[in-house]
Amino acid sequence: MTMTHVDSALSTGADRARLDVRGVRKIYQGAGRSVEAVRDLTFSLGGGELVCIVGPSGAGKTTLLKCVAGLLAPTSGEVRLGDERVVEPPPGMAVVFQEYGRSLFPWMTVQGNIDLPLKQKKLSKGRRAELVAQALEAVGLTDVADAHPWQLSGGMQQRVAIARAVAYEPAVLLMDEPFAAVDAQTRAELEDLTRSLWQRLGMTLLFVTHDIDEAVYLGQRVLVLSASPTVVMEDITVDLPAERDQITTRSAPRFGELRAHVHEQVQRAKTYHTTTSSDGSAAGKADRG
Ligand SMILES: Nc1ncnc2c1ncn2[C@@H]1O[C@H](COP(=O)(O)OP(=O)(O)OP(=O)(O)O)[C@@H](O)[C@H]1O
Repeated sequence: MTMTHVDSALSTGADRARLDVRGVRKIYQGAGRSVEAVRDLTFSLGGGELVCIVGPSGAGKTTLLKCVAGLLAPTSGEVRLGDERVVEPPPGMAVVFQEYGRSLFPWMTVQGNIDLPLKQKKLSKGRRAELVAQALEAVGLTDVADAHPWQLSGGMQQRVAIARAVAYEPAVLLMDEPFAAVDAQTRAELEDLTRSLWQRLGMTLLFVTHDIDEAVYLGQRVLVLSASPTVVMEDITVDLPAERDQITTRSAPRFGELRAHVHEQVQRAKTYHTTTSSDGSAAGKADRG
């Protein structure tokens, strides 16, 4: 009896964090010309899954993420979070962008920045203070709570952006090339921080990167996008152990195989062309040679 109750409570939580992208197409209309950035994207993330997206430059990764975040309306198709269609930024979602410098308010302290979305969520002062303190501790920035973002290094600023996202307790976290602008050492630290926060908090995580190693290291699955106009070319399961670390995981033979496979697919993606059939669905073929 109790078991059934617990099971159904768990499945409800996971269902609410399920993300479905169905037939998303995005055409940008400009003065006298239109650009079809995304042709036909369909994929799902189960509640609590960590999926990475890679693809050639200009494949429409940022466009896709903006559609998922409800910041951009798809031309056709839809994005669903749980049972709800996403038509504006949903309350259960948080986004971390690449440009940490621009995403934090310079006139607010570190804790002020993390607190801001919590105020909008109308949480009590006590609960907000608790969440801010927990998030700062999780990213190792308790000591700089009263500093301003411009007093911190790039890597620290990106930690603040991550703390702000996790303090919000999102059901879904979207990250768009979040570590592209930091040095290699900081990047490795932030990758591990992301995986440990994901394991601890259990949110659904969609992570866009152009770095194949990063995608394989972080993801449970890697989606490879074709060149624009974009479709999902391959959905690869990363069958590496859940406990990962920079040295052991990256030197495992299986990591090397997966990395080589994704690399090959990304190369193929550059010459993968889609043709639209009469029923509007997309079919793809890769150039030979
Ligand atoms: N606002 C816009 N108006 C018109 N075209 C756009 C706009 N934003 C993006 N595009 C075009 O849509 C395509 C996909 O762009 P997008 O930024 O989504 O790709 P991306 O995969 O994130 O690229 P990168 O890996 O280089 O960051 C590109 O051809 C781009 O020029």
